[in-house]
Amino acid sequence: RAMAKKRIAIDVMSYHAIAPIEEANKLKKMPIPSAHYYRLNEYTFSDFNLDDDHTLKATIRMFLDLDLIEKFHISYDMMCRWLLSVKKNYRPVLYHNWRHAFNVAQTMYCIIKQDNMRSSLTDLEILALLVACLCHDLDHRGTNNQFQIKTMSPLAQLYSTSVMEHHHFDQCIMILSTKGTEILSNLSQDQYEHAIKILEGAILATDLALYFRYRGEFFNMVNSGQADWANDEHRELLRSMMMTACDVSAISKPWEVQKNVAKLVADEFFEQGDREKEELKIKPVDMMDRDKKDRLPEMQVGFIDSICLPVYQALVKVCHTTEPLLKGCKDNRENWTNEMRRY
Ligand SMILES: CCCOc1ccc(S(=O)(=O)N2CCN(C)CC2)cc1-c1nc(CC)cc(=O)[nH]1
Repeated sequence: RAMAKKRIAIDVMSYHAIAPIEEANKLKKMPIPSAHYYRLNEYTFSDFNLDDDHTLKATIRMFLDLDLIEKFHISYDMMCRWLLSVKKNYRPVLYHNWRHAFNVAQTMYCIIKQDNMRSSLTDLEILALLVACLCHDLDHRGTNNQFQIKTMSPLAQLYSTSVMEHHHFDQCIMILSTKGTEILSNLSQDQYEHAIKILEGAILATDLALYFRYRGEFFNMVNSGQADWANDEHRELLRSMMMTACDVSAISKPWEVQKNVAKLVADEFFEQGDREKEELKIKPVDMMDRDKKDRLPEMQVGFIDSICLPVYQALVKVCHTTEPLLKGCKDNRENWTNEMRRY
């Protein structure tokens, strides 16, 4: 009975969640430019000059160039409808929108393609990681986990920890379980179960609270040279750190790009701060308080030092070709430090 209720819930929700078949039919007829045309193999990639259709075609190009559509017998119709549905389930918030998910997926594609991670990651892991990047912030409302708890939102009543990340995973499964967008339907039962486990771990790993909890283990493993990629726990840790590295990769972009993205992040945070002042009558943390916007450069340096540099310094020891992410992050530490002197 519980399963039947869940099935009905998915059917009702998915009616609104999946993209119209006419839209999918348009996308599937479109020619797909090359990875070179989109500069998908560059860490300096930016989506700013792409319209929505191009972001969809560029994403299909990533799946094609990783041979995922072939290897997992994904029907092209389903691929197009699934992709349109994923994009449809991102809200038009200032930062945590479809473009963020698309950029995170492009960084993951770049790491896998550049480092030829195919040597250490299986095709199933590569498929799951790309799907995880595209789905990792599904239905984000532009507010963080603390805000869900403070407002006792329905999501906070559903999940006690990693509130948003559990919801993003649930949305990802809902789309994958809906008729017309079941891109994993041709996987074997074993492959499907394993892919879902990897997906859950990867999406939950984007909760920075979990990054802080597990990163020490990863750093020690990598620095002590005890990494054993035949060990499933070591592989799970590596995949989790790769998700964090991709999630924050805007911090490594060329300065003009990082400045523009930081403004989107700040404006989304400030909107939450405004709601905390008005609706909740509480004082927001500095990061979300627009009256403290002068502290932004200093906070970015703090973000780089406490979150970004550590993950890139460890990752580069495992995937040497991710060095441009470390370099771009260091360059932007300099740029934000210079910004601090302006105020
Ligand atoms: C740009 C507006 C200010 O943005 C920030 C301010 C402070 C910190 S923080 O590292 O001090 N820290 C993070 C963990 N919180 C629990 C406590 C506060 C991070 C950012 C930030 N976050 C993201 C990821 C969404 C992207 C980005 O570019 N900057």
